Amino acid sequence: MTIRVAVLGAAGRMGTTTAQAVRAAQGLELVAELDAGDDVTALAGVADVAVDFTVPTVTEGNVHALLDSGVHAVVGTTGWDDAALARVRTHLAQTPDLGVLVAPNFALSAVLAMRFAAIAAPLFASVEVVEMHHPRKVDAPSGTAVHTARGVAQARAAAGAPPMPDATELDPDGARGADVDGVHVHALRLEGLVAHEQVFLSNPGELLTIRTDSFDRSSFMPGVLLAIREIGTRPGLAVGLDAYLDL
Ligand SMILES: NC(=O)C1=CN([C@@H]2O[C@H](COP(=O)(O)OP(=O)(O)OC[C@H]3O[C@@H](n4cnc5c(N)ncnc54)[C@H](OP(=O)(O)O)[C@@H]3O)[C@@H](O)[C@H]2O)C=CC1
Ligand SMILES: O=C(O)C1=N[C@H](C(=O)O)C[C@H](O)C1
Repeated sequence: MTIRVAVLGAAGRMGTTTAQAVRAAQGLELVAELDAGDDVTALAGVADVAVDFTVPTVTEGNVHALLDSGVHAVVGTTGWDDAALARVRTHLAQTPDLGVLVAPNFALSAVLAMRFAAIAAPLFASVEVVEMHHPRKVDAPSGTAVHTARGVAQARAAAGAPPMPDATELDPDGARGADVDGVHVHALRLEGLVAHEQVFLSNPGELLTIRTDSFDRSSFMPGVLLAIREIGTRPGLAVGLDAYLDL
């Protein structure tokens, strides 16, 4: 059966790439390309799945409108916090057949980097995350870096790992970066880059570096297409593409 797909944020960098990928994919039909100012509820009865690559300020509202319209939501837009996810979970209780996937990164290399970092985190004294992106990105730190740091913090807490050593007392300009659940995250914005992340894990005398690079937005498309194909069989809320990969 053909899956009818709508793209939100269709005029943007990811929306354009996603629309092209959907057009070229077997078993998918691109039925709508919406951007700022368009009415999401017009998708009721028109689309089975909508892919949201918009902006952090509007993505949650889009998801609620999609659920009200009977449309599954594959969300790549960043900016989601626990409270927003909880509101979506509550909404989904009224629409039990629908699925929402919020995935901070659809690239397989990034999904695996996040998983590897969580596995390694309890075994090292220090862990810090550095993300590097193109300078047109509006949010910092990246959604991927936040998700990575949370995964690291959860794994360390579950293993009873001690606090990381850090003697910093004086940092008036925030040189130590953002503190995400106790993990320091640093954001670089550099012309010519797309999306890159390094996780540094160290012990006395050793350093492990886990690195993921998206050189091109095509890197996100296999994950996006997988999510579109799977979401109809996975009702409820999932956070992170790894939930669909059975990792
Ligand atoms: N999960 C993943 O794998 C990835 C996630 N991302 C994330 O995806 C998001 C989009 O990134 P990117 O494509 O680079 O950003 P862009 O700024 O290129 O695209 C965003 C698009 O959304 C449009 N838009 C704004 N408001 C609405 C609205 N209410 N309804 C529909 N469309 C709207 C914008 O229009 P206008 O310009 O007129 O405001 C713009 O065309 C970001 O949050 C980014 O971090 C990016 C890459 C991979
Ligand atoms: O804005 C981007 O470009 C990206 N955004 C996502 C993020 O914030 O993690 C995913 C990827 O890093 C590209």
